[in-house]
Amino acid sequence: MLEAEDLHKRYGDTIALRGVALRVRPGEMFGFVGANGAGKTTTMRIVMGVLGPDSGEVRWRGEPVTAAARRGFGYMPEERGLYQKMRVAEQIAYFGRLHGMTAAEAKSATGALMERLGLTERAGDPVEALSLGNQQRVQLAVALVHDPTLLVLDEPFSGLDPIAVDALAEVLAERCRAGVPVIFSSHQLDLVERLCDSVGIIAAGRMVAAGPVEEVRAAEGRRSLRVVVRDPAPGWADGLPGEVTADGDGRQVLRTTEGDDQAILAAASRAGRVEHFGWEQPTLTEIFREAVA
Ligand SMILES: Nc1ncnc2c1ncn2[C@@H]1O[C@H](COP(=O)(O)OP(=O)(O)OP(=O)(O)O)[C@@H](O)[C@H]1O
Repeated sequence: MLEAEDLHKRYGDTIALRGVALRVRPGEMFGFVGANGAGKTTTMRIVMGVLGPDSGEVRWRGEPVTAAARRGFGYMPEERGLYQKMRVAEQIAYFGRLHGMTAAEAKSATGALMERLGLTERAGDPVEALSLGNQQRVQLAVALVHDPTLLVLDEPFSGLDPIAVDALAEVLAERCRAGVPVIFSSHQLDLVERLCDSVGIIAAGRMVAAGPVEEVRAAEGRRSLRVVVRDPAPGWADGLPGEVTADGDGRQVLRTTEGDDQAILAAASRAGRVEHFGWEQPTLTEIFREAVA
């Protein structure tokens, strides 16, 4: 298990972290979300030992993190660090060697990862000849090559096409199933909601919500009723509570946190074909908007 307690960090006059705590269990995928400048990168750098906290502590398997433990971690930093002139396969294997793999182990792990991440055809190309998305795949391979005990990834999904997103999600899920804790930051909240077991929302250097995704959504205690009506008569929702939006495809969506749901259903049925009707937990996006507002 990875734990961080009460992390504080300032850069000159800027207070980046004001007591951040997080806990990621073996086999748990943790999505780290927050507005630009909220403190995600700073927290991940501290976990990786790239940066020291002013106060607070990071523990791995119950102990302060040692250099040897860190060598087992896999990290994808925000400032992507690849050797532009080095060939793809050589580069991935090189990082495997840095993490203590033998040449044969590094070569075999490199081949398998290139296959998984769709890089095999580019194995002999220098990194600089690759598109940004493909460079990103190489960066991921570099973080994964030594079969890390913990994965810390700073916005690993940004800039990837949907096929690469799926390939990466599958690789991360597989690592999780093998018992590895995985932390990644992302601004793609739908992706976090889909992939993660737990989530931490950070705002201005403080963790404002953290825990299993379903608990974070339920903790809001703020369900809303969502009603989708196809081709309703104009003005059908006059007098009903909530807001109505059109989806541009003939559907109108009413969302409300109050009112008599049966009366609303009756009005919607009179107006058109009701395609959806139900009380729902707020989405992560809604919680996030409120938390950082
Ligand atoms: N090296 C630095 N020197 C000075 N201030 C810094 C430095 N690194 C980060 N900061 C400041 O610390 C705060 C937290 O930044 P951090 O990069 O951790 O946020 P973030 O959540 O990762 O943001 P983003 O989503 O934009 O990557 C910001 O106010 C940022 O400007």
